[in-house]
Amino acid sequence: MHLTLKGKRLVAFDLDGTLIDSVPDLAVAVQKTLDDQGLAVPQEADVRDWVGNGAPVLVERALTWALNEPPSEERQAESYREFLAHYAHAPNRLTRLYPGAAETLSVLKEAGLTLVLITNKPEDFIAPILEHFDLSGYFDLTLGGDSLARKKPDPLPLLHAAEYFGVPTCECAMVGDSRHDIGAGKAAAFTTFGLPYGYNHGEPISDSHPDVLLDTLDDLISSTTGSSTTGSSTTVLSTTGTA
Ligand SMILES: O=C(O)COP(=O)(O)O
Ligand SMILES: [Mg+2]
Repeated sequence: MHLTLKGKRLVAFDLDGTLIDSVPDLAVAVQKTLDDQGLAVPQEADVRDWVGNGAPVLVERALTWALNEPPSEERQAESYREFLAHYAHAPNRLTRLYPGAAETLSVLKEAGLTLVLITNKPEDFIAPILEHFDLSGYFDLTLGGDSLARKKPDPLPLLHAAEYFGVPTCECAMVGDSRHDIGAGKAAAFTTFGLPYGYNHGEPISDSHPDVLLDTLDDLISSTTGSSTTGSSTTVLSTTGTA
């Protein structure tokens, strides 16, 4: 069975681990936060497995790892403030755009799709990062982990986006690297596209059973070049309905 973006009018993208490899800068901010307190400092690989539920949970996981027990409320709050300051200082120093990200967004935008960014990252970081990578113009709406009352894997941000643009959820897709994206997508009745290279707490994204398992972002647009399948994975796009 072969699913595509055909018939879709709105595509929601995750950010961290999907469009950008942001863990190197997140790890530095986490490391500085713990180091400032004289605590053990984790490796970047540890941080990679802690990303996904938003920045407060990332800091809590790091503190729990370093302290061997959950942090007090005060320590958590203070550490979170420190983390935000460190990350705000350098959110783009080591972060890289994944191959094909800008091209894919450009092709989908050109095809007339509504593009939405739905990340669990705090909202304040979205604009500086998108501007840095010259991606701001592609998105009709951006939502962070603290933009609404609940974040992914809750379907709320996805349903909000669908309703905001008046698009039925069966005409919406969610593209992401983690079980939170796929879970939110399924709960919102979006078609889900899973990417294998990001951050998913060390689990393969196939365990989350996305509707479509992609190899890379390029797979989303490969059918526009004429070939409709790429080995085991699936390809996408015809928003014109003529594919
Ligand atoms: O900030 C996180 O925990 C993850 O962010 P994401 O939703 O863009 O992957
Ligand atoms: Mg992600």
